[in-house]
Amino acid sequence: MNANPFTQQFAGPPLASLSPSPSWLPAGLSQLFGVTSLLAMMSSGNYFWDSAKLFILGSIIETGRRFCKWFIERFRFRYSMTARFAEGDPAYDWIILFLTEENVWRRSRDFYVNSKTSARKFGINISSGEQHEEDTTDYVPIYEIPQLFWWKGYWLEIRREQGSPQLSQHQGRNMMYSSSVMYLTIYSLDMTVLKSLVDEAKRRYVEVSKPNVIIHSTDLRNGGPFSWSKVKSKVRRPLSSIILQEGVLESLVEDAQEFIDSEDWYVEAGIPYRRGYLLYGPPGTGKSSTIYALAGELGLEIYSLSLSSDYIDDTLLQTAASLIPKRGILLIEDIDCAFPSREEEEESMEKQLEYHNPMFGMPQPAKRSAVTLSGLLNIIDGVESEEGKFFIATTNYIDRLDPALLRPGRIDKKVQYSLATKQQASSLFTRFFPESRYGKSITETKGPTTEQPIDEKTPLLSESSDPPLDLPALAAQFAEGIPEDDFSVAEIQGHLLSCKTRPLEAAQGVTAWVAAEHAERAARIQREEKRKAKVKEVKDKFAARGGGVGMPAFGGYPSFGGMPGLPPVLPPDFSAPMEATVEAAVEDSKGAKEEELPLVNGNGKKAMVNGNGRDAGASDSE
Ligand SMILES: Nc1ncnc2c1ncn2[C@@H]1O[C@H](COP(=O)(O)OP(=O)(O)OP(=O)(O)O)[C@@H](O)[C@H]1O
Repeated sequence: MNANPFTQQFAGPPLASLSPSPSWLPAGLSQLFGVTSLLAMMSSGNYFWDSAKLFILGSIIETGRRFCKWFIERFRFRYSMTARFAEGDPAYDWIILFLTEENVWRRSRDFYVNSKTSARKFGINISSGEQHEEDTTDYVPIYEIPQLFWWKGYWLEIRREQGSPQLSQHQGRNMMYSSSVMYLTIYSLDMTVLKSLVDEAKRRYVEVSKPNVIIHSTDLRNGGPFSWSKVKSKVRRPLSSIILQEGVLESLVEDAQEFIDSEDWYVEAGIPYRRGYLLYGPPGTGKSSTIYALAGELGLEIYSLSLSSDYIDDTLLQTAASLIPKRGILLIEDIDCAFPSREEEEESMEKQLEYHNPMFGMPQPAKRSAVTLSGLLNIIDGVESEEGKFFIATTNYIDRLDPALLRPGRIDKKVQYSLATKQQASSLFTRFFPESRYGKSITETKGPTTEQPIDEKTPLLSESSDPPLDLPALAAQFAEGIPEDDFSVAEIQGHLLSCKTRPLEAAQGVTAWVAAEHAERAARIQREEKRKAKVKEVKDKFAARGGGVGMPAFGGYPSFGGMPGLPPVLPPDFSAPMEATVEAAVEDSKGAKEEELPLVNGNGKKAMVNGNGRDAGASDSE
């Protein structure tokens, strides 16, 4: 049968003859003996058998490895549970803080080193393993290496996975994103271990965060699904530092506290459990400061969105709202920037119709943001807003807001902020120069004496006076110099900051400061009027040259260059809004550059100026 010499050469002896297993051995062991004899046969130096030996050894090792893996997985599956914490979820921050405090990463050899910023990070101190407030650097362990640790009688394992970069499409743009996930494996089947660990992590987080207000925001410039990925902490501001007219702040805090305490009442009455506030008034009057102080007082976290960001649309807004936990504040600052009011929309449509060229399709309503009014109303009304959440919006221009947004149920409380009264000016002065520091201590700070060494913490006043300063009188003098309802608190604060250790100078210099501010405003108004006059002049010239914009000719087309009725030969930028075209022409015609507008108010923010030279609302601005 074995006629082939090659097979004869490599066939070797018959297997049966190589199996010396005694008949009294059990079948399994006989087989083992078979394997042994096979190995013995392989050691004969034959090339084929050497290869077979390696193959079999490899197979045995691989089988063993797979078996171990299977066994570990089975063990994990049967005797452990794994919780997943996704970046962007508040629980992710809790668990990171917990791990840092537990010193789980002490064996870590890889760190991100960040200079300390207000961005929320839980770094460790390399030298002692503890967190030091005064450190200027954060050492944040790179969590990718799995770590096993012991906690309250249980073995736990933690590992983080950085998701691979993925491509996502948002508003027609391709974006890359990646986010990380933390896996916590607990070697126990007792679910309460997981719960008590998460509760403990949250409790520690709240404790650590107490002196701060936590502000969540988002940065979707890199794409990916929405998450509140940016977390900052701001030092908590005491309510007493907010200077408003009497009772305003107290009533807001009382209302918010009552809301928090009356969940059952809302449920029983079948009223959606949410509360909406609108804070409105001129810039720099304390709207944002109030919100931060309120959040700090009630221990609430802020989730802040800017609707003017081009990446926020209705869908993202909905997701953002749904990711805010109970008792969170959804804060939308300058809500008027999101979209024009219905009147503005109509006005813009009318304007476009007036200047309309059919070549460019139907006119579209003015649009400032990808968020629509109905989208926003849905968020305020929707299911997402019924979990004890606050919705707080601020605006400088309440008149620009759609009445639908302001109706009770959506906005439950409107708080008006005004320019400073004399009373507020006086209180601000007293806050800057408290009696405790600047009153009686003035004589003490003239210089060290042998009997009374200077406490290092006592501020050294640059003004010395004999007799000591009468601070209440200075506060009254200061308030007297500030015209009622003319400056924002931020503007007054700007003046006080310029002489923050010199109360006398602050009070005596107030009249000069007010005069300088008024002169500055008058100059600004003049510049603005000049600019408007130039715009008008160019507009008129443009119309006189036969631009004919706004004068539809025969056939419905505006006339250009005396060719009525024919589809016009358009100037290259006709499709641009008329105002922009004219503004560009003015810029060209200006030659010498004028100062930039829009205007900037005392606190460095953009402001509009009305006839009195004050920051003003929509009706005052153009
Ligand atoms: N009523 C106030 N009490 C105490 N500080 C104030 C008050 N108003 C303004 N400030 C101070 O002025 C600065 C700006 O205030 P804030 O940002 O709260 O004003 P705002 O009304 O929110 O302004 P905007 O409308 O421009 O956002 C802050 O430094 C704040 O401390």
